[in-house]
Amino acid sequence: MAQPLTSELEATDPNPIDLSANRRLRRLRVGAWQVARDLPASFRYAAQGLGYSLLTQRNFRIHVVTGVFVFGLALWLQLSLDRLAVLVLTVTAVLVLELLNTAMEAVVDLAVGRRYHPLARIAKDCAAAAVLVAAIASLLIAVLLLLPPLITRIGF
Ligand SMILES: Nc1ncnc2c1ncn2[C@@H]1O[C@H](COP(=O)(O)OP(=O)(O)OP(=O)(O)O)[C@@H](O)[C@H]1O
Repeated sequence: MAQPLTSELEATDPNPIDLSANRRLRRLRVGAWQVARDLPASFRYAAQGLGYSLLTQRNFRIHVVTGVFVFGLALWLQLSLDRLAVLVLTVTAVLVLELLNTAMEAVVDLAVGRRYHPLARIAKDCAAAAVLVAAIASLLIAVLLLLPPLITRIGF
């Protein structure tokens, strides 16, 4: 049996998928100043983002140092692999949110510049709050997982 044409499919489907949307979106990306041409270029840009955050964001550096310390302590306490995995996940979540917070700040500054705007304040405050919530949860999880074996190890 012959395959129905796209227009016939769209005519019968009450919620048709816009098959040309992907093509249109790709054309929009041509408007970017530069688009990563290959996988190594994508990694290079990601590394630039990491480097920028490490150099300019004090909070990001604090989270990295804290994460390394927590992971080192967990290894010293010989935590089980699943507990280590939970710690990696929570520390990484904070770092990822800090990176997104930095990206959000840059986009807001790009949009409004040095002008005050209540929506800019809401966007930045909420992005910062997301990092704070994740950091508190991460700290709580680290205490729950590390404190009992630490007490045992130092013999209290
Ligand atoms: N354009 C703006 N309009 C209104 N309020 C703003 C604007 N820019 C910054 N703010 C306010 O100032 C706060 C600090 O903004 P800033 O861009 O310095 O973030 P930051 O201190 O680098 O944040 P973080 O410590 O999370 O990286 C924001 O959370 C927001 O309340």
